Amino acid sequence: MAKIIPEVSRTFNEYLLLPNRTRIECSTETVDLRTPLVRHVPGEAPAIELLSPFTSAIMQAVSSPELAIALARNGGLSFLHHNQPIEDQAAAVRQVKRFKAGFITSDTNVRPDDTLGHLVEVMRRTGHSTAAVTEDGTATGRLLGMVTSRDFHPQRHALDQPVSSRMTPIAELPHAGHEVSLSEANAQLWDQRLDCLPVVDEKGHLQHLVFRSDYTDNKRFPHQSVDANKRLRVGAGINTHDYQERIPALLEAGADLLCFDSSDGYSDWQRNALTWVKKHYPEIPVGGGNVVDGEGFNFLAEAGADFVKVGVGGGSICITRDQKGIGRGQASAVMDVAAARDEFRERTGEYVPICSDGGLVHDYHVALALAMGADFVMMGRYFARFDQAPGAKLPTRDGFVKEYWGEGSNRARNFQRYGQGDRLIFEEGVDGYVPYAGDLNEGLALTIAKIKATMVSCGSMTLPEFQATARLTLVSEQSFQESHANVSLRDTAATAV
Ligand SMILES: NC(=O)C1=CN([C@@H]2O[C@H](COP(=O)(O)OP(=O)(O)OC[C@H]3O[C@@H](n4cnc5c(N)ncnc54)[C@H](O)[C@@H]3O)[C@@H](O)[C@H]2O)C=CC1
Ligand SMILES: O=c1[nH]c(=O)c2[nH+]cn([C@@H]3O[C@H](COP(=O)(O)O)[C@@H](O)[C@H]3O)c2[nH]1
Ligand SMILES: [K+]
Repeated sequence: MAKIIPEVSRTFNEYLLLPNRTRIECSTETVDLRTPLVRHVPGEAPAIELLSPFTSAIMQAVSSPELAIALARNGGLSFLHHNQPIEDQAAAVRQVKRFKAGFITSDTNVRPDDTLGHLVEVMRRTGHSTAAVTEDGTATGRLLGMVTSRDFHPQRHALDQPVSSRMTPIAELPHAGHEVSLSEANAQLWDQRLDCLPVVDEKGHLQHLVFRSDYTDNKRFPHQSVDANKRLRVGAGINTHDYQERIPALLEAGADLLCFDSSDGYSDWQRNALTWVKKHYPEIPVGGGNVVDGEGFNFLAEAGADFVKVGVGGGSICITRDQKGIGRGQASAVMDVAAARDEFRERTGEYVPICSDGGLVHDYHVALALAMGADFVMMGRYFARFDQAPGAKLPTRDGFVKEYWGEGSNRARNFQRYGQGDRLIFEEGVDGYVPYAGDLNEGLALTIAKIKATMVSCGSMTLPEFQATARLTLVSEQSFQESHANVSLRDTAATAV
């Protein structure tokens, strides 16, 4: 007969934190959210740590280069998704590694022989009014000039004229070489009263644009995740199918670390792949997962995983539990795996961080996951809501939504993984919408403020202290009701009258 685990499988909603004594010196200004990302010897500095314990899900609707840049600037890290051709994923890695604050990759580009009508269309699509004119019409082609919406008027100038007739040609255009620093670029912008300064390489190919307004931007981000060369850090998702071809290209592009992405990491496929990575690239950290218990954790930690991801079936787009009956309440899974991690540390002298992946619905769920032992969290739905996520933003009667779909859905087109032709026999994820939440920088700052406030109530200034001293209580159905507002809200009441 099958073995039945005596403990009930529990989720985050079933728990609350009890306040601990808060000392005067423990405040939201002094709370430190630093956390290890990879395997290390306790007491020694891990090769990579995060200043904010957030990673974005390895999903097409979530981890694009734009989102990775924004998240790394806020102290977290993205794992760029791998459900794209190897060269596209490598290009995405390069885009993040080449990011320089204030140096923008031009997204509004035309060729000199394109018509003004085409330019109007490109500007409408990108929403930008400054366009680079390059030989091949790409963001890195040889720069021939610049054209802005001030250079022509759709009613005054025939729209079938070529762009070259209205552009400022390169010979008359102030521009800078690629070695220019941000402060030098800004000095030039102000001295010459420019709005935009193009930066070109030694062959005259466009590299970046610098705009005046971006100068102060960098000062907003004191906790960026950067490597030894001050470039933003970025991770890359990999799978157990094409890793031998994919990994070399990702590392060549500059990926800082890798993570196997699977609904079920407790498999010989993943153990063999981890062994291969550790043999060929021993210096590159690589995570494994997903697992939901100590047995799965030990299997991956012993195979060489540098961190282990926890969570099966709890994600907001997940239907794995409905479809296959596989999974575990996320709170129970995290606590079980955290206990195994601590036992592994006692046994081997090595600390293998764990990540709580999926099912975090409220900001306080992040605090709960951390209190329960997660070193960091991974979120999909949360990040998919922001401007920087790749899903389209669509208007509805009740405000804007963003598209969000699971990697196990038909839309994700992961067919090669299952040998199922061009359609899945059954889906393990849904394709839907999430409420739009604006700019990541503002949204994440709010979440961080709440988590710090929770930690202050629990009297903890660091995450290890929080994990060691947090006290959790299970909530009954009745006390869960009590946790929410029990009056008619002013807004709703007013409209009801
Ligand atoms: N965390 C979660 O609860 C869930 C996550 N997902 C997401 O959906 C996506 C797909 O996940 P999976 O279906 O687990 O993909 P997967 O690629 O890990 O596994 C797909 C199938 O391929 C098999 N397989 C793996 N490596 C192989 C190889 N080298 N040769 C032949 N067969 C091999 C596996 O045993 C499995 O049957 C991922 O992005 C995952 O994160 C999907 C469902 C649940
Ligand atoms: O059952 C599933 N079907 C899917 O199609 C799917 N796609 C992603 N994932 C997993 O969900 C995590 C993100 O969860 P959240 O949106 O709740 O943050 C992710 O990080 C994944 O672990 C899936 N699970
Ligand atoms: K398995």
